[in-house]
Amino acid sequence: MELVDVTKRYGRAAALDGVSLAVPAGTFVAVMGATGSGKSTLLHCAAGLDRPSHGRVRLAGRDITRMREGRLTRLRRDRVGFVFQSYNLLSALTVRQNVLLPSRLGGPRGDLDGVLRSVGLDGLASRPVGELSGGQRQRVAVARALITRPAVVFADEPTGALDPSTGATVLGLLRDAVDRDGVTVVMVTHDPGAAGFSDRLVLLRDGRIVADGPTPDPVAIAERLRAVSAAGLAGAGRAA
Ligand SMILES: Nc1ncnc2c1ncn2[C@@H]1O[C@H](COP(=O)(O)OP(=O)(O)OP(=O)(O)O)[C@@H](O)[C@H]1O
Repeated sequence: MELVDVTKRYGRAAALDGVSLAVPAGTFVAVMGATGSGKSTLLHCAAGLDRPSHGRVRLAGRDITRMREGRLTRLRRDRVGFVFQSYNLLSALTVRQNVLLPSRLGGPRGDLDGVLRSVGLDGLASRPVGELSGGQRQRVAVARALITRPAVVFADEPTGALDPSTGATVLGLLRDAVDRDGVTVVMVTHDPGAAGFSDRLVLLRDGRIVADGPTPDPVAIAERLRAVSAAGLAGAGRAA
């Protein structure tokens, strides 16, 4: 996954401002920053859900900058997984039906039993998702993201709705996918504990990358976040 000098403007304001970020395969990256710093915009541009105003994007080995919508949709379906805070599952359907959704839509057929076992959901395949706990639902979402053996998984606050211990289990599943299968994970989070599962920490402020390096422990992550936000506020004060 690679962004090269990506700018995304909404009207005159730049939500992303000249961001370059190359993520080698098999890396787990956490993207953090204050609210409005551009995290979701970065994720959407990197995943081909949104088009940059300027710059280039590579995803799963392909330049998607000017790729037509149909090809981009197929590339996302076949090579990319998504995990969102709100699960984005169909609650009337069973676990099996939800996990097999990408292949029902024409994507590659994966190993259902294997993926359900790997996320600890074996035995629950026939249960409607609406009857499951939040943690179980997020495991279903992770299974759905992983069943196609994607190159990249994008996760937007995947543990935002979970208690810390359930969240740690879900993050462990993403970590396993990176370590075992060489999946690349790009995760947006506000939680230093969640970011602690990553290899690399990218901090955004006002649409720019202000720090990028190996992920420290959660206490140091929280300190860096505070420093970045404080510098942003000081900058805003000077400008005013
Ligand atoms: N569709 C849009 N139209 C106009 N402005 C937008 C749109 N999406 C985002 N923005 C603006 O771009 C900036 C970055 O937003 P973005 O959602 O990427 O931030 P974020 O870091 O993900 O914030 P949060 O942590 O609150 O989710 C914000 O100033 C936001 O108001």
